[in-house]
Amino acid sequence: MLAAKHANPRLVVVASASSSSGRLHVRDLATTPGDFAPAATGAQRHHSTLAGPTTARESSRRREEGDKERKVVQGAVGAPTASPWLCNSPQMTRTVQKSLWAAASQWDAVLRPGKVRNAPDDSSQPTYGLLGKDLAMFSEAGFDMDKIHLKRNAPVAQLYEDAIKYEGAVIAASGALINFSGKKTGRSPKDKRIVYEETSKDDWGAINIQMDEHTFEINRERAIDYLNTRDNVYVFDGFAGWDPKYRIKVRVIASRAYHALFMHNMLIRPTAKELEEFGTPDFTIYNAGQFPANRFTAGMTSQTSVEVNFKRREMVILGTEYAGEMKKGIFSVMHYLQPVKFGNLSLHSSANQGPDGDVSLFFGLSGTGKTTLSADPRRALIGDDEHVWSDNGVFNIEGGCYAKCVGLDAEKEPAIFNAIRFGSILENVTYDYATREPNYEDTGITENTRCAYPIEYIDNAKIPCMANEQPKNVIYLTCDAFGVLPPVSLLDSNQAQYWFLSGYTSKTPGTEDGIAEPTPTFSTCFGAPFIILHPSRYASMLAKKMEAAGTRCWLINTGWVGGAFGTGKRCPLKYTRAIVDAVHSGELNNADFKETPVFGLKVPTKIEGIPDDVLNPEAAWSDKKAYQQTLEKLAGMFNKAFERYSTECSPEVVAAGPKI
Ligand SMILES: Nc1ncnc2c1ncn2[C@@H]1O[C@H](COP(=O)(O)OP(=O)(O)OP(=O)(O)O)[C@@H](O)[C@H]1O
Ligand SMILES: O=C([O-])CC(=O)C(=O)O
Ligand SMILES: [Ca+2]
Ligand SMILES: [Mn+2]
Repeated sequence: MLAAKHANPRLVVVASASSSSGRLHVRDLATTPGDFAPAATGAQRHHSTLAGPTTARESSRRREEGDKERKVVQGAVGAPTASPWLCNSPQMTRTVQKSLWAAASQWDAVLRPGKVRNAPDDSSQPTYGLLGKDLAMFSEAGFDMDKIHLKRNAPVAQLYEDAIKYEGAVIAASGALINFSGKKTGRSPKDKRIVYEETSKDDWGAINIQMDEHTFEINRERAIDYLNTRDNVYVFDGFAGWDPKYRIKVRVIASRAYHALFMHNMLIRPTAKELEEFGTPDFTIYNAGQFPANRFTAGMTSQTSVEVNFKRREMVILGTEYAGEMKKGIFSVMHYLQPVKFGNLSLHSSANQGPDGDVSLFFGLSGTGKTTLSADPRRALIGDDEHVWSDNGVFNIEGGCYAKCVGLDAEKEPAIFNAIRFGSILENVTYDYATREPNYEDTGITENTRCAYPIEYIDNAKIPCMANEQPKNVIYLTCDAFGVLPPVSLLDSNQAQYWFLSGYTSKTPGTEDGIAEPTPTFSTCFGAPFIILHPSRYASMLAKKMEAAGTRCWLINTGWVGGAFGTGKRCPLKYTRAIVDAVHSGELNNADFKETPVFGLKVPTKIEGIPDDVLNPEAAWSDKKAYQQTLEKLAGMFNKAFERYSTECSPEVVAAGPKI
């Protein structure tokens, strides 16, 4: 048996080495747990403004919490089901984390006396990984280099350690890190703004929410002031875009280790040499998401603000810790830079490549199946969410994937399931306290549970993530909650433009704030929240590229069949996969097609393995009248949504819409 004494002798941890269970018992010798209390987990943190100087009231609150939590821990070890709710909650995460952290640091002290400093507010950690000239850049930006500890491109293990110590993260059985984003568990498109200034105004896309330069400066300063209150500030320098000709250098500066690890996974990781030669970034994200925006600042409508400034080449995040804002922020930057600076087309799509080199793009709004359907054992994965179509072919913008985890099943989605291991971050996923197995069925925190992992965790990823081939097939994924669109149809060139500009789908719950059930939406270019230019600029580029390459365009409905949401069911994944297989095998090239009424879609009359009543939605509806009414209702919605584009495109494209 080993007994260790903390430098601050209020806690003694007795680790019973002989016990096969390896249990740790925490024996309390005094009352104050404040010394080792990590920052609150997201769920708790949003109640307090910032984890700054500890007030007397705060200490007493922590003391009370600590007392409560210690009791839970003592009762819970070995008997973890005392409260099933607590076992799966972020609160429990924090409780368990606290006790384990305390225990683990005691172990360190025993094994390496005098070498390890235990307290989470340890101020001895060095600023490292930065060269002299980089340090000057930080001082110039307003960082207090005498106070904060910048950790640049810290190793994954250290980001784990810090997330565990300071943020209440835990390690899942598979080795992935489980962390929580607090109050916001999806993106906040209504709080995302683009600064209107001389560089952006010429290309202004009519779809962006504006912010003025002065307000940006105020928020930027607020973010940096907040970061200056932190002991640790994490920096990650990496690339966006796999094609060296078109990539940009991105710097992320964040207060949470979890955010640095997320971007470590989602950007393209530089080699040691590339890092040394990194120099001035092309774009910088200041992520102070733990701290709110001031609602009295001009134009702020909430405490959340995500803002992009093309002139300064900067993005500032306040009041949301949802990590997806950073990845989609860089995507917005690429939606501006790629067309304007390089003449390339940026795409909200996944991409994969068959054994014969043929490339497929899968466009689709959030939740329509880009990640799921691009993970295909027979095809190499180029990327799951953000791509660029250039003259050379297709390249991925990202170095990782951000997969939805709701209902994740090892058998149905093995590639994604197996990518969830050491280095991956599970976001807002609850877990079994006793086994540390993630619970993918639990949507208690959000439906939008996610995992971010480096792309090389997918066995058949194509690295570098690019293909020097023009796409042979483009697949539009739509999730039709009305259940009237066929599961697959072939689009001609005019229809391809019409459906791209319309961007019809249903928003699935969770990915955006405030969406509770599938909600029909027209999200132009299958990604309205991310585009910067006028939608018709992307649409006409796409049409030209598809025509030049002879690309075929398919519409696949991954949404409801046999009735609308509520009566029908989501098209079984195995059927959608069989349809995608039929596109790739060439089976559909030789199929017979029948044109549907109203939408004029060409639907294959037969596909191997797909029941006829799935292929033909009308056959699946028992109430034919209701089917017809629903079809016409949707057609009416299309016509209304397309009005704004009718002057922007040719009469042929307008005529490719539904006829009622
Ligand atoms: N027929 C189907 N086809 C595709 N996905 C389906 C189908 N039925 C159910 N699903 C589920 O729908 C979800 C699709 O999510 P996915 O992560 O693939 O979306 P995405 O397009 O990548 O979205 P995002 O841009 O938000 O990452 C998954 O949870 C998947 O299991
Ligand atoms: O951005 C996110 O949060 C997830 C995603 O890929 C999308 O919504 O398209
Ligand atoms: Ca995805
Ligand atoms: Mn996406």
